[in-house]
Amino acid sequence: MGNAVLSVADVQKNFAGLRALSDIDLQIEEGKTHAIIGPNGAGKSTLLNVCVGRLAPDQGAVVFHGQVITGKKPHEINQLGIARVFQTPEIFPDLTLLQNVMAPAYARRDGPIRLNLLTRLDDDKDVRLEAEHILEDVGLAAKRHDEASALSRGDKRRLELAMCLVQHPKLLLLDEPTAGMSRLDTNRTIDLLKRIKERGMTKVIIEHDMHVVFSLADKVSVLAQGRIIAEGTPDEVRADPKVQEAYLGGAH
Ligand SMILES: Nc1ncnc2c1ncn2[C@@H]1O[C@H](COP(=O)(O)OP(=O)(O)OP(=O)(O)O)[C@@H](O)[C@H]1O
Repeated sequence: MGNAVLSVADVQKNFAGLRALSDIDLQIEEGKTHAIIGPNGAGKSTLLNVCVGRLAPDQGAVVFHGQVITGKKPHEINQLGIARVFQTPEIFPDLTLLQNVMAPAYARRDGPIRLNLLTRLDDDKDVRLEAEHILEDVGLAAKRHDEASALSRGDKRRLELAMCLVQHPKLLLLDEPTAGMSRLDTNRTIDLLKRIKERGMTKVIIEHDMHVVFSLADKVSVLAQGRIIAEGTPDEVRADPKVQEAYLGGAH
């Protein structure tokens, strides 16, 4: 099995008669970047939602570092060390970028965030320095005193990534991290994700952009109609006729 950080075992999920996930078995190995690809409606987001506790599977289990997390609440799973970057960024629009990144750092240290305390804690030096460092990392240092609502879509996604990184997650789940970004921003994000990988962080990426998948992934699982139809290195998956038929051929 290798060193699985996260295992998905025999997961099934139905939505009112529609089988969104069937017989899903997945091993996410320590330190690796694992991409999940597949055509629209294949079940990728559903799978991610099952992993983070937003959806309960009808069958099967998700195990994180040897602990069954199926049935736990999203914030409990987050506290165990799984952070997720959403397709639509979940940020605090009225706060500055710095405050946005400091909030989850406080949450990690002190428990649930109390927003009304945030401005008073603004000058906690260690947290502030770390937040500044991470904003630098994602290329947003110059905008740290701007309100988050003023950011472009690409910058909002980078801010949300910073908010995840400050939690030092054991596993980072990224739902289409480059969706809606220009080619330049996409390449910057690829570089950033490569740097994170060098630090040993385990990542799962859902991605439509094959350039991103082939630049980053160690392993690729291909979902089609709720089932994993192929798995392997990017080259293996690319050469698989089943994949070409179900995904590459159909979608592009
Ligand atoms: N809450 C829901 N209620 C009913 N059906 C749902 C729900 N969420 C997803 N589905 C259906 O489940 C299937 C899988 O959807 P899902 O969003 O997981 O696919 P996806 O691979 O992430 O697609 P995309 O690439 O378009 O984001 C689709 O047929 C979708 O319509």
